[in-house]
Amino acid sequence: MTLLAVSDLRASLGRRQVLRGVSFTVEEGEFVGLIGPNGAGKTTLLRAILGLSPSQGSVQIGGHERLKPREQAKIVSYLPQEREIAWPVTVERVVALGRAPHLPGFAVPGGEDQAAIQAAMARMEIESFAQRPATELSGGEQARVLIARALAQEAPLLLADEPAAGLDPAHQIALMKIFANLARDGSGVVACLHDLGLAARFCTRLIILEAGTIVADGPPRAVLTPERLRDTYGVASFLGEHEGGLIVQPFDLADHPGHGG
Ligand SMILES: Nc1ncnc2c1ncn2[C@@H]1O[C@H](COP(=O)(O)OP(=O)(O)OP(=O)(O)O)[C@@H](O)[C@H]1O
Repeated sequence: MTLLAVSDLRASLGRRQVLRGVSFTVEEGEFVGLIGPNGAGKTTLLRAILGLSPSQGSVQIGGHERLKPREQAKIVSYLPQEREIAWPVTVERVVALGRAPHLPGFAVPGGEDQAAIQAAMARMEIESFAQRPATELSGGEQARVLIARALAQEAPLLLADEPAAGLDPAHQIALMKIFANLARDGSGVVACLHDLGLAARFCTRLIILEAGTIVADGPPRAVLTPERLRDTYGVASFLGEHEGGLIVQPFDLADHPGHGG
């Protein structure tokens, strides 16, 4: 089933045209890495899809063109780029906010909600600080709390803006595996990523956005070529294999002109 269909999406911020006719779909089972240089429009694209940023064109989420916020939040969860938690409430209460779309009015979370909250905290390995004030955690720990909140929402589509930023390597890998497993279980995941190594190993598909336009869309091995990485980022790159997985390491093109495609 198509979870997301974006067609000819255009957006301007100030006088700058940031999205120039972006079209793609996301099916159940896909883990899409949205990559591209700083300022390419990745955050704007996620925000425009969610209706948080003005845009023209068409967006269908779960087959619906325009949904009320609560209904939209049952289908799509969003992990924004900003990770700082400003409220001095416990970690568990922050994660519980992910259940809000499922709770009518002022209803208190029921058994199903509690199960989702506990499962999300277990997945992000934050149970040991469930009762600590979220403001007293490190940046990476706060990031894991906010990812747990998004997971607790149990929406079939997850849009995550640089979810691995601020996480140590073990937690980055664990996070990518969680997203890959969500997709394997039938969800759709779209994540803005700057780490090409993680994108290559875990995503089922990569989309490169460059100056508001999609310049490549396909399986990681088709998209991550030395030529493409040179043109997109101006870097040389080493592409290798390890245990059947793709390894990508960018280099300064001036130092390694032979690896520039
Ligand atoms: N409020 C704003 N007003 C004007 N221009 C903006 C505004 N917000 C972002 N932009 C511009 O829009 C462009 C796209 O920004 P966006 O944050 O979507 O890029 P990005 O691909 O997510 O970048 P990064 O990888 O650095 O997070 C940039 O050139 C940015 O300077």
